[in-house]
Amino acid sequence: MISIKNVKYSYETATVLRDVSFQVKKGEKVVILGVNGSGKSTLLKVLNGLIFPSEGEYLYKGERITEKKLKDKAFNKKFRKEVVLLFQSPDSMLFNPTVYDEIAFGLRQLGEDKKVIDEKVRYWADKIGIYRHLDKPPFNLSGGEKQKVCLASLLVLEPELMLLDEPTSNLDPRSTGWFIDFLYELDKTVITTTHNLGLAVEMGERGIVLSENHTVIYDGCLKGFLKDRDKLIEANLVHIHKHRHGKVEHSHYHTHLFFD
Ligand SMILES: Nc1ncnc2c1ncn2[C@@H]1O[C@H](COP(=O)(O)OP(=O)(O)OP(=O)(O)O)[C@@H](O)[C@H]1O
Repeated sequence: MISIKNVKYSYETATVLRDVSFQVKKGEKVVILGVNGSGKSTLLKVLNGLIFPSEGEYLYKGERITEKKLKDKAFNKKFRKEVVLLFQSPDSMLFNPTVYDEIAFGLRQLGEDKKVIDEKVRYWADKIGIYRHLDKPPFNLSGGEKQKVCLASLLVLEPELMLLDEPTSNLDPRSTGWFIDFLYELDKTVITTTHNLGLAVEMGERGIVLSENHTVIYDGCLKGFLKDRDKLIEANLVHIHKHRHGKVEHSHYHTHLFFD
């Protein structure tokens, strides 16, 4: 479904993706891991066709995604319906007067029939557990509720590829558990970013790990990565902790198994 070949991306001041290559098959659930600033969000923006590689290429279903290609109205409409991105911060996605309008927005843009829109909005609001908020302004909701509204506004499009940027960062433990179960049952291709090793294994079997140098240093079974001390150190996803046992002080590596 996706093929990324030798992709480089640079902002004005720095290169944040270097020689990134991988493929994703339809139906796979892939987790992109890396410390803050390693380039995870940038990679998702490339996959969503919001920014374009300065070198290398990105193919979606065999089509090269370029600025020019996305200017083709028919292709743009198909691509925007099939490939959706959940932003890290829900506030940057919410701008409609009510939750209902927020969820309906994408379908209205696509020119769907009013009755179909109403059925789909109510179905997804119910499934995601935000039905009671439909008439409220999104900015009055909590961070986790906002995140769920964003999720519903993407799911209503019935996309094929979901790109989720730190989807649990605003969720409490109960909602995080709900999200993990939801993701497990979701019959779609999903690429999720996180720097949380504990949650990563719950969100997919395959991990692609970005180093601080913005290159892919691991692509494979996530459980295998978590057992690979050298790779964990290279990715900076472990830290050295000092301990005192009586009068003896020693230090060793710990993984960052913090929960959001
Ligand atoms: N619009 C921008 N202009 C310039 N630099 C940017 C821009 N967006 C991101 N960067 C820089 O690119 C690097 C990678 O950012 P990115 O957001 O992709 O990392 P990340 O791995 O998602 O980080 P985090 O875990 O903190 O979300 C960072 O150093 C960041 O400061």
